[in-house]
Amino acid sequence: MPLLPHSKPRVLIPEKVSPDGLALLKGQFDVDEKKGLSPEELKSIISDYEALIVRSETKVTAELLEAATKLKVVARAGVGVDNVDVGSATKHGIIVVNSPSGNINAAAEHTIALLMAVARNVGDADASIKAGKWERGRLVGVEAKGKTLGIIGLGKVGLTVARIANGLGMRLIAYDPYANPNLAAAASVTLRTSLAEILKEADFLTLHTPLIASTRGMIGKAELATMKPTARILNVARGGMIDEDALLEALNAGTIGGAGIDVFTSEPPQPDSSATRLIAHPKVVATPHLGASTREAQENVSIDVCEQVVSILNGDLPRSAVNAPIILPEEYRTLAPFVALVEKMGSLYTQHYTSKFASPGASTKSFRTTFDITYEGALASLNTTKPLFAALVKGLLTPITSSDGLNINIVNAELLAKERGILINEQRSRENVDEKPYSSFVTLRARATRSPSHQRSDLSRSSSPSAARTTATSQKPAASAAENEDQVIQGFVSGNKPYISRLDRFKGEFVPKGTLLICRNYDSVGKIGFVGSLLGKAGVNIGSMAVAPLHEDLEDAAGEAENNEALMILGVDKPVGEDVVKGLIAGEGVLEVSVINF
Ligand SMILES: NC(=O)C1=CN([C@@H]2O[C@H](COP(=O)(O)OP(=O)(O)OC[C@H]3O[C@@H](n4cnc5c(N)ncnc54)[C@H](O)[C@@H]3O)[C@@H](O)[C@H]2O)C=CC1
Ligand SMILES: O=C(O)C(=O)COP(=O)(O)O
Repeated sequence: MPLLPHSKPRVLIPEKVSPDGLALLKGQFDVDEKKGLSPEELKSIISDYEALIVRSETKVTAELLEAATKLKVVARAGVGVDNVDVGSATKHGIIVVNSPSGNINAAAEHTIALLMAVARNVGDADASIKAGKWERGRLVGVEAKGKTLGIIGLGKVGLTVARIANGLGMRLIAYDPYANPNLAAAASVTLRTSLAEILKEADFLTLHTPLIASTRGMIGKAELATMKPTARILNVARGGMIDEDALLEALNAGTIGGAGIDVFTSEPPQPDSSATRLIAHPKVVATPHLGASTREAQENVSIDVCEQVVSILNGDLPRSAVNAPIILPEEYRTLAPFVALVEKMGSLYTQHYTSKFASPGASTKSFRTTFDITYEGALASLNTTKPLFAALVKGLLTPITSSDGLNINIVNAELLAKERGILINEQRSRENVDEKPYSSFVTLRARATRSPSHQRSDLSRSSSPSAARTTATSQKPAASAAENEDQVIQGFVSGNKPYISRLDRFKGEFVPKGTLLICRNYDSVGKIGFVGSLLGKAGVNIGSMAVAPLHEDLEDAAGEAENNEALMILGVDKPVGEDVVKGLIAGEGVLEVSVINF
């Protein structure tokens, strides 16, 4: 049967992910659950997909991402992203999201389960009784109460383990150079400044750091040698942090008392490896990476990442991007409409200043590369403006680059701006905007420069030719006063809708939506009729119209002729051809026209 073409974005799920979240995807997207794919099979189909949802088994390598030409998001239905090449994803503009807290409780409870199992020889006793033995004398354990639990990594799982262990009456010490001391104190944990102190004091040692360069192999032969011979070690974090050979040796030599292990250097462990010998060891309680495997945790992580996949594929911001700062939910609500505004301001800037047609002799302005963006009012107190920065880069570059080749987002915006020689200074101003019908507004200012040839060389670095760029480069540089003026666009959001309130020297409100025809003309009788009749003849309907006179602050500075200028902003129902635009500027009084598509 021939395959039907896919009109909906496609999501690939090569692992077992709970159906609770997948239900959010089905309907909106084509969801393919394909378990058991080999790395080669995965690579051969990945270019068909916009989203990939994985757990810990799928290795999302640089090679796979290279082949993933349409991929927008890798969603990790869990915490650890050590199976994802995040650096490579960033380079490709692919957002990596995870579920930072959906399975924390499950992992912490599993740690405690292993702690108790190791303390009371549950694994060994279970095997013994199943073999028909009754070994009460050999299987005497120890209590957790009163023992010292050494925690390496006092993050979300580490703190949850600490709170439960506190209830068991354990003494809690931790090593985590980046831990929050207030959270540690509130969980009755004493922070130590070195790993060595923890190793020396711990009756039970538990690891809860990510697997990164500084934690790989952090517990090796030398470290084990400093621990009490009765100490028991727990690892529900990642294989690779404990040297499996060294641990096996220490258990055999009786210099370590026991171990509870959920994670291994290679999963599943290679036959005949140290990991398989550890698993078989009577002093070890082992589980096959079950830390997150509870119904509740799987439901949580599935819903968490699927919601983020929906957001990203619909062009919204994710909640927990790994390769970008996390945005707090309340900030997210504030930011979302401004993200739309700022992107439109960037896009308006580029289109207005590069696709302009001017009457002979009229001064024109070209694209610049140094911008100041000022967030005023409530926006000034945001923790992060990164999404706004990314939206600006996206708005500025999308009209002058091939849209399918460039995926600009919060992950790669800074890098892409730098590559194109664009410098953006973000500023905040707490100026009182109480008297205005909105609480925040944004000003984009392209700094004046006397070096137009330099700007054009930056523009020509964009990756594909486009109509806008051709127009800009074909215009003669106008060494006029215009080059010495800042180019300004201002906007605000009202009722979640973006508005532009100033464009260049002109002040007037309009909605940046659809196709706009922006005419700079002498503010004299008959202009509207002239433009309207020309458009009518070309079969173009005008849906909206706004007039923006010269900004009052600039009236004094303007010459008499300029004082008489205004902008006419027309919302039209179809693209306006170059012949129509040329007809407009050939007529009297229309000095400049730009066609903007949002
Ligand atoms: N076995 C399983 O199924 C599960 C395993 N995990 C793993 O548990 C680990 C911890 O997860 P979370 O608590 O959510 O992470 P987290 O990011 O909240 O906490 C990690 C902590 O480690 C600390 N840290 C980083 N480098 C360190 C170093 N060199 N020395 C000491 N501390 C260091 C950090 O400051 C941070 O406080 C991760 O590896 C994660 O993948 C998480 C969930 C389930
Ligand atoms: O969330 C984590 O870091 C985990 O280790 C859980 O892994 P899993 O999703 O069960 O393959």
